[in-house]
Amino acid sequence: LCTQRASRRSCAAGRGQSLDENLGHPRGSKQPPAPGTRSAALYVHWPYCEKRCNYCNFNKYIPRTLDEGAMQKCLVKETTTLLKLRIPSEIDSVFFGGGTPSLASPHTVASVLETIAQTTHLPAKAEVTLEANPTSSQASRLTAFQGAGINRLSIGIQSLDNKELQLLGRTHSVSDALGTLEEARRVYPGRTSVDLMFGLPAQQVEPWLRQLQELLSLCDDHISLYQLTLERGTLLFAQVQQGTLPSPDPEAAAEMYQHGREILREAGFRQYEVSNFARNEALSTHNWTYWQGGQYIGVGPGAHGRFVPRGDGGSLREARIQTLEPDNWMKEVSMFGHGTRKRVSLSELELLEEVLALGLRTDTGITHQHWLQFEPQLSLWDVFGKAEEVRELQSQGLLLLDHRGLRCSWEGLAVLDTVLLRLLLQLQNAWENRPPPMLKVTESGAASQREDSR
Ligand SMILES: C[S@@+](CC[C@H](N)C(=O)[O-])C[C@H]1O[C@@H](n2cnc3c(N)ncnc32)[C@H](O)[C@@H]1O
Ligand SMILES: C[S@@+](CC[C@H](N)C(=O)[O-])C[C@H]1O[C@@H](n2cnc3c(N)ncnc32)[C@H](O)[C@@H]1O
Ligand code: SF4
Repeated sequence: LCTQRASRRSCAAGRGQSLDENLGHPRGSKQPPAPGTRSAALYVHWPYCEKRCNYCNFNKYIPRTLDEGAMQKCLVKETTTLLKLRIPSEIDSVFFGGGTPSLASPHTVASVLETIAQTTHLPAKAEVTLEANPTSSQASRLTAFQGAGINRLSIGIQSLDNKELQLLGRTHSVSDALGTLEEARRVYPGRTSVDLMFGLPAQQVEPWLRQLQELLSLCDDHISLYQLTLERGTLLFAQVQQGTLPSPDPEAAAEMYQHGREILREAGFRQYEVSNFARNEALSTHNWTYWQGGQYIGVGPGAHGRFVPRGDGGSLREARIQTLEPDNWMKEVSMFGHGTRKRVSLSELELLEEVLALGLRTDTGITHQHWLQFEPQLSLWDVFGKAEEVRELQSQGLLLLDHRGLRCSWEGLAVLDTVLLRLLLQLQNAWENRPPPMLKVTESGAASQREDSR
């Protein structure tokens, strides 16, 4: 599971291709949907970009030609197929990610949202996010996306330094970024998020902190801070390998993260997850569902999903990945109605490991009530209450286990990976030594061990 430094970005869902990779990825003071209810989140992947950024290994393609009509039809078709498999009572959030979904036409976005609304219930209050890359001519498009049903915008600003934007291979300038942010705040007030990267080669702490301060004076109520991960196969990785660029300094990155989160805290932002900060309760519900181990459906090339497919009559949660390459995915969707490439049923322990690894990324951690929805017979006290490791982490001020549940302290969140490694071992240990499960006789007379909280 999660082996990266805590400050690294938490959206691993779309980057890697392994089902084992840690998913990481919440709005409103209202409690987000509890897993085990029949609602779900839905992610839609738009796989195309204008240009490849020098650091990015997400599932994205630079098309020579693009038949958007065919892509739209396939997105609609797969949405229908997968929704019929899961039949959630409602979809409480939708996230259009990528790639660069702001390159899609508002009509495509609208048709997917209409399909969801026709197949199941899409409440008017549902969070519907679109990721947007800054451009110089965004104004009318942002309004058109709102007309299509988008009510939250996440802008990939990445840096407020033109030299750094160049190093990253971004197509936008600082003035494009600021113009897009200003326009987005006009169209999506209180619901505009910005991504800022740190830990770049040769980046210095003080100038980056000044960028963050500048962004703070201009931004809305949500900021994501992502530490650069040097990904094999990217231009930046090669440049660092060849010595044409210096290796990012991990100490400087740790300092940026630590000072950055302090600055944000002083400005009234709640760090609700390792990389995510919100004020005025503008947490993203969609990402919160990921971190709470909720069910979500993934539509589009390379999209990930985690849900119990009721159509199969089973009760196990499946991890699913759709075919990565867009043309192949489209062929499969045309033939079979969906492009699911891989389905793996999660064992009970694997699901608990995910609940632990993802839940601890958040400031509220894992409450007792939440844990019991997944594992009624082995409480957090049973697993961690007597563990020497946990006592040690508590005495170091990194972890808390109390009447509320299990969570990292402010200091612990910054070193989550070290904490997590030890807790995962403890969970595995407790699982192997658990008492035999009590069987429950269902109405039909069959013995089962759990309700569908998975
Ligand atoms: C890096 S996060 C950025 C979130 C943003 N900071 C916000 O607050 O909304 C979003 C990215 O994660 C990836 N992603 C999220 N959920 C996914 C899923 N279910 N399947 C595949 N990729 C996913 C996509 O590449 C998407 O562009
Ligand atoms: C996959 S992108 C999709 C949205 C949009 N195309 C953009 O670039 O903002 C989502 C976020 O992941 C970040 N990201 C991609 N590769 C990364 C890396 N190697 N290290 C850190 N963040 C990365 C992007 O910078 C962006 O903020
Ligand atoms: S625009 Fe976003 S998804 Fe596309 S290559 Fe750049 S970082 Fe990756």
